Amino acid sequence: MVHIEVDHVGHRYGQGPLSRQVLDDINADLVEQRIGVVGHNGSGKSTFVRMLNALLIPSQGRIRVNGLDTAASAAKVRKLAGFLFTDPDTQIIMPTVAEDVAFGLRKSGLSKPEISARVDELLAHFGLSGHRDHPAHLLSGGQKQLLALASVLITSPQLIIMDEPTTLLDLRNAKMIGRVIRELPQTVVLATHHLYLLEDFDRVLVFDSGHLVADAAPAEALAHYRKLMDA
Ligand SMILES: Nc1ncnc2c1ncn2[C@@H]1O[C@H](COP(=O)(O)OP(=O)(O)OP(=O)(O)O)[C@@H](O)[C@H]1O
Repeated sequence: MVHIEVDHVGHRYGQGPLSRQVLDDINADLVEQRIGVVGHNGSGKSTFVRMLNALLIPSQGRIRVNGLDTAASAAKVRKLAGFLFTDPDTQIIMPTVAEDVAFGLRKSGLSKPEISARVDELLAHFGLSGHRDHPAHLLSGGQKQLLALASVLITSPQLIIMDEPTTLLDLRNAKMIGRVIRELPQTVVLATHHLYLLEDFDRVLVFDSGHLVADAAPAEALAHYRKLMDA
């Protein structure tokens, strides 16, 4: 189980007169397996989730993941927390599908056959075995997102943070990624505008203009969010 402590966290982008406070006094103690993050465009979701694996260090307050302060122990936090971006093209870095999945294990000390076996296992799990030696850029949008997820999972992170991973996908692929997310044994933090993905989550955080305005089970939190959007 992963424990995320969010303690009086705020964030300001930039300095001087053009700087902007985009998150303000966020507090949460997160131990659930599936945590959703919703909010209007620009409400601070991406800023918040990027802080959970130390991609971004809060300018106020602190975040601890399993007791590790993201500011003081960024490298250790990134080892235990994988991050899936909205656009898989920004995440796919190697020419072929298998090479891309293997990339995360290049410094693992595992032998080539061991890495290859692990890659094959993940590709089979995500239905990508037939594309093993194909150029990664030729995959469909949904397949690319699955590849990006496989490339994150290869290092067995305990926590997977996803920033709108279904936004660029059609409904079929978005639902498929939703199914895959549901089956992940890891702790998942998912920021999304696709609210149906969160219906069976354990907890949902609602952001509004940089404030955490609701923090509850999905039915209550999503009802709060829908009301905000109607106002
Ligand atoms: N690097 C940056 N420099 C300056 N301002 C930024 C930067 N990144 C984000 N912002 C601003 O911070 C605010 C929050 O942005 P953020 O991306 O966290 O929101 P979001 O809820 O994820 O939005 P969306 O749903 O549109 O992805 C926005 O006003 C945005 O313009």
